[in-house]
Amino acid sequence: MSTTLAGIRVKGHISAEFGKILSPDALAFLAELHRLFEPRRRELMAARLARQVLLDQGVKPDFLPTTAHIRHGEWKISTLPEDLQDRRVEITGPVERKMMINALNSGAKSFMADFEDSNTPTWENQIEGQINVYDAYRRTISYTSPEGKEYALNKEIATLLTRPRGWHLMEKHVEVDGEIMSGSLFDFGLVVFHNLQYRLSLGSSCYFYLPKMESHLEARLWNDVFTWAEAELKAPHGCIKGTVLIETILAAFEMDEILYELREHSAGLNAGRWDYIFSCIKKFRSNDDFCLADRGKITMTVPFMRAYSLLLLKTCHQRGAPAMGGMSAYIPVKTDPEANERAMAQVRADKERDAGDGYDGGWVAHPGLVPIAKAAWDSVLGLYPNQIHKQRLDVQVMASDLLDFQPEAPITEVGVRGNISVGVQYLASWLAGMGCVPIHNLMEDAATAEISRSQIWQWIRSHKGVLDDGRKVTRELFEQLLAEEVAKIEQQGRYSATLKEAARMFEQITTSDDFVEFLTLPGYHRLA
Ligand SMILES: CC(=O)SCCNC(=O)CCNC(=O)[C@H](O)C(C)(C)COP(=O)(O)OP(=O)(O)OC[C@H]1O[C@@H](n2cnc3c(N)ncnc32)[C@H](O)[C@@H]1OP(=O)(O)O
Ligand SMILES: O=CC(=O)O
Ligand SMILES: [Mg+2]
Repeated sequence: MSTTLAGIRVKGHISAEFGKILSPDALAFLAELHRLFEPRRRELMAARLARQVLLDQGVKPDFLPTTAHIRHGEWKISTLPEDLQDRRVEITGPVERKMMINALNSGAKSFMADFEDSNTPTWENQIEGQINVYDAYRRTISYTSPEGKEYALNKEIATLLTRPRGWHLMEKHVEVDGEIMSGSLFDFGLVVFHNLQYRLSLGSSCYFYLPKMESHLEARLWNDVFTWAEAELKAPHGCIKGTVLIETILAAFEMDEILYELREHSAGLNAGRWDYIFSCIKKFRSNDDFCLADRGKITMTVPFMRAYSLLLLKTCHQRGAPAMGGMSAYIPVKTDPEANERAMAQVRADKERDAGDGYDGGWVAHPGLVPIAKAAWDSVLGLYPNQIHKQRLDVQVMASDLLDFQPEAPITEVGVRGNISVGVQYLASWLAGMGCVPIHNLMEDAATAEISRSQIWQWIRSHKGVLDDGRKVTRELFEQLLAEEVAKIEQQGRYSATLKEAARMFEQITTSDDFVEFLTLPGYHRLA
């Protein structure tokens, strides 16, 4: 069943259960959000394209002269609510029912339920995710697995945050006045409409992660959306909080400004490393001098990543805001104890570096990693819930440090093959409705897969895209390795239903002269 109501048309099916989320009042709220904010969202998306034209012409990003007064001014974000003071371990995962229960029970202080990087935005995933969030907030969420295992919440659970889709994504199943609705406004709108008053009655609120922004004007739009929603739902101004992912190179130049725009609604910043690397490749793809080595070589300690990470930390603490670390892609390896030990050592080193630098907490991909991250922060926090008091005035980061893109080598055949294998397998999984998967013992999601496919696109086109054995990365070489890698995946019998479609899509976006802005955009057209 679908429905049309006062200008809003829902094209996705509405079962009795879905109908509770897509109630007439909720739809009216969504329609209002769309009418008020969609024109600005579109302007901001057009501004992204205009900025890309300048980048393509070689205009380098820099800190904005027009907002120097914000960077040099004395101000802080509003006081954080009690349940966001201590976020030493934050687990993340898709809005799938069993995983949400496991994450809430994991021993992490907070849990980000993800409608974005780790989630395929099928209609079912989005609405079932909303049902799961609704039930999790009310502690009524439970689940019985096909094997009969029962899942329910512990007494002590993590504080729930949700991540709506980024500003570039749409919800094609909902139209308002004949226009497709923004995925961000749809996800956010349903969460606050159903849960804000309820959370306030318990002394808490609705908390969000805000992804993939490219400027403080995009943060201003979120701030205005929060302010409007609070007024409309008769909630106190400032009760909704958002943590912004700094995961684009352009946002790295506007961290202060982003915190400032959201200062009454801010819960800090997070170093979203995977999309950040992707964004660097995407934004400088046409720059002759830009080239990055194999994906595995782009770690948090290479110059441009280190500069970004320290600038985020310094900026947050100066403004009284939490600085949240991002995610290591290493996950437990069940089948190989030695590989498992190596993976755990990687996660430990990652968390110890962030905790030692002064970060207030960090993300983990899996419940098995919670004790490792917890130990790293327990050892630096003492009796404090966070380290916001720790000022990093010693950190001096210039524009040139953020743009110091090293290392450029090596680029290897193994690296090209790895990118192809990951990209194709991830797309096959995504098209089958699973937005996060282990591949070659690493967590792969939309952000990590974006790096894989954009690296090959760029290596083919850059004069620096040369393998360590002297061969140029060319379209022909890519086609040959693609065929070989797809044959390997086929032999393993994985993703049989979607593999061909994924391989076709991977080939198209890699060989297309126009750079595809996000692989989830053509992907979304292909989703049923
Ligand atoms: C770039 C970014 O945006 S990072 C943020 C987005 N990415 C994420 O959030 C990563 C989330 N992580 C995951 O989805 C998973 O950990 C994966 C896909 C990487 C690995 O999943 P699996 O192979 O199923 O892991 P595994 O088999 O070891 O899981 C063991 C148990 O832990 C659970 N589990 C694993 N990861 C999570 C998680 N993140 N949250 C909750 N539960 C989890 C599994 O559901 C399973 O539960 P069960 O024993 O009750 O059946
Ligand atoms: O969302 C997080 C990232 O690393 O990307
Ligand atoms: Mg991301």
